[in-house]
Amino acid sequence: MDQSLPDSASLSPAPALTPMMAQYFEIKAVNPGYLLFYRMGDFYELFFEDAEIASAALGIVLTKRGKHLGQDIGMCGVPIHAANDYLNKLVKLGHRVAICEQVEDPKEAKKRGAKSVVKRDVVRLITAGTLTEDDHLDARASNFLAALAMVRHGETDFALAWTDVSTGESFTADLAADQLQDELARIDPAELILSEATRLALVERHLFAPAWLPISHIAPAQSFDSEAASATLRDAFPGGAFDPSALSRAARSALGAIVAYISDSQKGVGVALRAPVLGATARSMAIDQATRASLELHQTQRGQQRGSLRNAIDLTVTAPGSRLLSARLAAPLADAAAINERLDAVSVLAGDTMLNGRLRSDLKAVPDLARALTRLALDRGGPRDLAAIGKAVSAALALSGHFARLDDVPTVLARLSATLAAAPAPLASMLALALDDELPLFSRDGGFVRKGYDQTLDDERALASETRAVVAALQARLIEETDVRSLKIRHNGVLGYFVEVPAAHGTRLLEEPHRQSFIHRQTLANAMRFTTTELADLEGRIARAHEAALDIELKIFSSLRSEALGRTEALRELADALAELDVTAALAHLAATRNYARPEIDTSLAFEIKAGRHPVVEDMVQAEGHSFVANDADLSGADDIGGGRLWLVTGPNMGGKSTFLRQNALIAILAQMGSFVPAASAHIGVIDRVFSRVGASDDIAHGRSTFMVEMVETSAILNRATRRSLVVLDEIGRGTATFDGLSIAWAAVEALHETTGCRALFATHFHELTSLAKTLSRVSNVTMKVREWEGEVVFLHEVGPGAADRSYGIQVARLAGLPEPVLARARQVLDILEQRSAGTASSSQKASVLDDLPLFAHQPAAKPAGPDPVHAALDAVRPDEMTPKQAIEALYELKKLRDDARRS
Ligand SMILES: Nc1ncnc2c1ncn2[C@@H]1O[C@H](COP(=O)(O)OP(=O)(O)OP(=O)(O)O)[C@@H](O)[C@H]1O
Repeated sequence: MDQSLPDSASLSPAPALTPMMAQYFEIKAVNPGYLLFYRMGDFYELFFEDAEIASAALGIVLTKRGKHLGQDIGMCGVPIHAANDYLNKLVKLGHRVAICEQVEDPKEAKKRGAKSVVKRDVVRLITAGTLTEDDHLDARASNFLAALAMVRHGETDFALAWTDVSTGESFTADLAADQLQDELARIDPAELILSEATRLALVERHLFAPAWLPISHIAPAQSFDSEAASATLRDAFPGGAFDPSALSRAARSALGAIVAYISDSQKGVGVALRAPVLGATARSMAIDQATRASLELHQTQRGQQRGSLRNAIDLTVTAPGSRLLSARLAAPLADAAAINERLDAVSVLAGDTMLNGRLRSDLKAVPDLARALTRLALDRGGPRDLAAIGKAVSAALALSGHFARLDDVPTVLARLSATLAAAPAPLASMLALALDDELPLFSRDGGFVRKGYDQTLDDERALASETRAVVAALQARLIEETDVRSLKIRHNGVLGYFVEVPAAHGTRLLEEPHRQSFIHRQTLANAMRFTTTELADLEGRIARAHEAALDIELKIFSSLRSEALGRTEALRELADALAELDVTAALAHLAATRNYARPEIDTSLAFEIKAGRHPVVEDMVQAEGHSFVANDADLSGADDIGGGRLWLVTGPNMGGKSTFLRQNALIAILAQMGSFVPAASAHIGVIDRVFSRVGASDDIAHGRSTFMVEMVETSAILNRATRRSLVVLDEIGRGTATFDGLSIAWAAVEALHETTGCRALFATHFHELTSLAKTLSRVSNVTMKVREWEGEVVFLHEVGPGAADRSYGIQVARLAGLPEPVLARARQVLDILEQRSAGTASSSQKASVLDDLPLFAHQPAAKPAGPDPVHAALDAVRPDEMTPKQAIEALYELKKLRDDARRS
């Protein structure tokens, strides 16, 4: 406990600052924007506004501790042992926390005078982007910290750098202004740092996305200085791991800012980053933010994991594997050769289910090597992290043995197997020898070195346990001497070792001859506690033996840690290989168990899917006991005919248009991330960008109507799609007056066909558009088939050639439960409108529509569904059990209910 703390009396009243408050303010001033966790004994205390914020956020009591400038000082605290949970909660809520520890022994402070304050300092800043502990992180998700830099006169305007501090992975990308939002949506950082100047410039150019606001942190301009960054980066990546001059000025500035931010937050411990992957986005298939959302790649539009593509295809068995799968899904490849390399590996494992089963079952036991290694590098790791490294290495060696049975090993698997086989076996043996089976979380707790590993340690431990035997002997002797049979020698944190006797015998020890040797310490309700000189002596010996043993253990820990860190690069490569093997094996398992086919990927403009299925809807439809109807799509084109084909998809509401559109975009993404696809076959010429607008929604929060959102997104597509792109558009133009909407949709189809020449699917309820197939050579009409049966519509979910002549909106409205009078009236209006547009309505019919329309509002409302109260009451009547009086009353009650029902 911090002895030097002033008590509340010395804090109040406060004409001048107490030394402690002065220290608090000093530390608080250099850490603006952080909640200060101020260490006091076994608690972290928060004061003033910090206390108010934390108590509200954590639901803990806000108390007072003295006064400052006449005002109460608000205070709340969290106990050290539970601090992690509270920190986690605060960081998740977007708060930033500075951990301020006592950095000297309180005894030292006392030497400077009774009133002096223990030295304290901030040892770590905890923010959403700099977390490393397992309890703060989602094991199956990356946690990125990103920095955005802008150079005004550079070759590129903007650059992003991002890193997962928990694994050390880092990346940079030079970007044009219009790529920023999409790229940040892809990376999905937990925290984004930028300078105030950059923020203002972005806001001015309407480039600052509202979603960035809660994750943004404004860093001082000098941390983005690209000149200073060179030196910072050379320090952060020593040994020529990478050359900062390979980066553009903006990228250097962004990465420099990240390194500066991390090293500030870790307070000089180091940054432990891997050499960055440069230009990380250039080689991948571009998927913009709206497409990502509309295709529900990582989460559904409602923000849930269930129902997303990732959720449907993630069969990985390790957390790093799951993170890699997610990264691949976020950035599929755009290079046919690289995609085929991945597919070759998946194909071999999918074809050898026995081998794949073994790999997957062995992989299950592989720990999160990358995160364990980073914690050790940041001096935050414990014995379990060391054990994780040993376990991962041994598992890798065992896994590499499985490949021996393959005759023809594809490139990716050969590379993985070589990396696994090169895992540092001696390190694993050393760790296995040194570390016990049951391990504490922290090295400071001791007891993690295996017996037999170090002779001196064993000797000290023997001494410690021997003293335990001595304690037992002493207890026996004291019982003899005092004749108190129930005398016990016990231990607790406050008194240390003490003698305890039942209260009834206590007085005996306070009297001669015992009072000479027994020193009274405590009286409890049922017991009395004493110490003896001999016991105090023994206590010292035990403590020293423990201390000596712990000392040796800590030395062993530190040397094992150095051994492991000495192999950082090899271990990181190993971690990558294990994650990649998990992803490959998971995709192979997916292919084998869900009837997926290997796509044929080349550089043509092909897009031919046979019997394609929607990976998520298929699962849902099957779960409901139905079967999913597979559909073909052929958008294949060629340069000499002007590009790819465009299918105009018409059909009834609920007919399956959106599903069909989405499934084709998803098949393209799956194929290019290196996965097999839900289809009988697929031939795809590499796609550079996928655009999907299916089911636009309001963006009222940002002041944009449905129609405005739709137009902004459509214009992005028309401006950015290339001949290599795949465009999937649903019901463009539906959010405005019919003729405006139709004209816009018409012009968009023409532009996609004539100017862009991309492969496209275009679903519409404007049946007039289908006439475009006559004039535009690469446009074809397809429709979702339906069958009408006894006035009901049956959806077949089958795509066939041709155009729908109607939308069956009214039938769908009936399915949705629209009241029958409204449906009847709608049918009547539809008839007249259809006759009118066909020119067959008589003038009297037209007039009658107009005359009748106001009546629409007076149509009687349908009776609310639900039990009739009169019937319900009648059902409740039990005539055999009623007295005559009760029967009369029931009769009146029934009549009353009938009258009430008539009135309503
Ligand atoms: N190929 C299919 N096989 C089986 N069921 C399907 C298929 N396609 C769609 N469905 C079912 O039909 C439902 C409606 O599909 P979808 O939303 O794609 O229709 P839609 O034509 O786009 O409708 P709307 O025009 O009203 O938006 C799906 O939720 C699914 O249950």
